[in-house]
Amino acid sequence: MENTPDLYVGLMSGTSLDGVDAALVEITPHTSPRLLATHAEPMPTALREMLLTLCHASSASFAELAAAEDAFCHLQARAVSALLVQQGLTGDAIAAIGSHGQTVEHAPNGHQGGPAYTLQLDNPSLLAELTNCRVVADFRRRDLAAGGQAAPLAPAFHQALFHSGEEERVILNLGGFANITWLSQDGGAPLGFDTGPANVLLDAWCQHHGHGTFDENGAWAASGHVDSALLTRLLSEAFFHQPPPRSTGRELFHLPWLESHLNGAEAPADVQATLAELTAASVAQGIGQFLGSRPLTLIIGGGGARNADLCQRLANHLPNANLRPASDWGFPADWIEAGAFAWLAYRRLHNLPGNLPSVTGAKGERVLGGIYAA
Ligand SMILES: Nc1ncnc2c1ncn2[C@@H]1O[C@H](COP(=O)(O)OP(=O)(O)OP(=O)(O)O)[C@@H](O)[C@H]1O
Ligand SMILES: CC(=O)N[C@H]1[C@@H]2OC[C@@H](O2)[C@@H](O)[C@@H]1O[C@H](C)C(=O)O
Repeated sequence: MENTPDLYVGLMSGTSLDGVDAALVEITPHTSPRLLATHAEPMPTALREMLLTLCHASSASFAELAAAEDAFCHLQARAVSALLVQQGLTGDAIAAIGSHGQTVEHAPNGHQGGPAYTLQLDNPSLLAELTNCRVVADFRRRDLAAGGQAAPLAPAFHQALFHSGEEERVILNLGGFANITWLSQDGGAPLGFDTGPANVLLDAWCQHHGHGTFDENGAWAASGHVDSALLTRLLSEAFFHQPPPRSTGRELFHLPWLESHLNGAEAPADVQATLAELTAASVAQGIGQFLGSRPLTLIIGGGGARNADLCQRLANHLPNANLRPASDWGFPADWIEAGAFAWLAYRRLHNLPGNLPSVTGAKGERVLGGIYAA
C-alpha cells in the first residue's frame, strides 16, 4: 500500500464502559507513532446499562445484541466524526480506522469445557458506511485461533513506542483491568499479561454505595483501612497464581465475586481501601515475577493513572520504580490504548504481525484483523 496516507484513527472502548476514545495517530515505517489529536465520546447511560447487562448475561436475544451493537457503532461514528471535524479532515485523509469493539465476554480458555472465545460487539461494515473510512476490526480472534489468549494486545505497541536500549521498562495499564508489559533493554521478546482488576471493582463498589461512578482521586479508598484478612481472601483467587499467558475480564471479577468474600461486618470505606490495595498488590506481584526488586522505569497508562491513592499504593509496593508519565513519549496516559488500535490497523494494512506470541501464548506471529473497504 505505497500511497496510503499516514493517518490512522484508533478507537477503544474498554472494560470500564465510560466511553469511546478516538486517537488520531501518524504512523510511518521509520518513525515512532505520533499522537496528533484526541476525542472522547462519553457512553450514554442507557447504552452503558445495555452493555453491562450483556456482560453479565447467561442468555441474550439476537435483537438485544443487534440493538447494543448498532448503538455502539453509532457512538463510535460520532467519536470519529468529532475528531475529524476538530482537525478539518474528511474520511479520505485516513488510511484506516482501527476499531477494537466492545468486549462483552472473554473466555480464552473456553467456558465449562466449550471452545475458547472472545466476543467484541462491533459492526465494521456499518462504521465504514457511516464514516467513509476504511475500517480494520476483529483484532483478537486470529490470535485466539492460533492458540493465544487474544489479550493483552497492547504490549506490541508498547514495544514500538517505549522500548529503550538503556533501561528496563514496565508499562502498566490501569483500566477496568490491569495489564503489564516488560521491555528488557536487550530487545528480547517482551513479556506481559493481565494482572487482574484495576478499577472495575473500585468502580462497582463505589456505585453500589452511591459514591458516584468512580472514586475520584481514590479519596474514598484513602479514608479507609486495609482489611488484611479480606485482602488475603481476595488474593487467594486462582487467577492471581496462574502463570502467564493469562488474561481476564468481567466474567470473573464482578460485584458478586467481591461479595462472596465479605462477611458483612466490613465498613464500606475499608472494603474500598482493600480493593485499591488488591490492585496494587497484584500488579506488584506481577512485576516482581519479571524483575524481582531490580530498578525499573514504570510508565502508567489508563484512567487509574489519575488515582493518586492507587499510585501511592503502587509506589509503596515498588520502591525501586521510577515513575515516568507516558506523556514524555507524546502519549498521555488516557490515549495509549486507542493509539494501540491505530497502530494495529497500520500493521494490518501493511500485512505485518500484530500479536506477540511471548505475551499471548499463540503458536506464532499473526497478521491481526479484517479489512472493510471505505
Ligand atoms: N480522576 C480519577 N480518579 C480516580 N479514578 C479515575 C480517575 N479518572 C479515571 N479513573 C478510573 O479510570 C477508569 C477508566 O479507565 P480507562 O478508560 O483506562 O479504562 P478502560 O480503557 O475502559 O479499561 P480497560 O483498559 O480494562 O479496557 C474509570 O472507570 C475510573 O475508575
Ligand atoms: C478481552 C479484552 O478486551 N481485554 C482488555 C481488558 O482491558 C485491559 C486488559 O483487559 C487487556 O487484556 C485488554 O485490553 C487491552 C487493550 C489489550 O488487549 O492490551
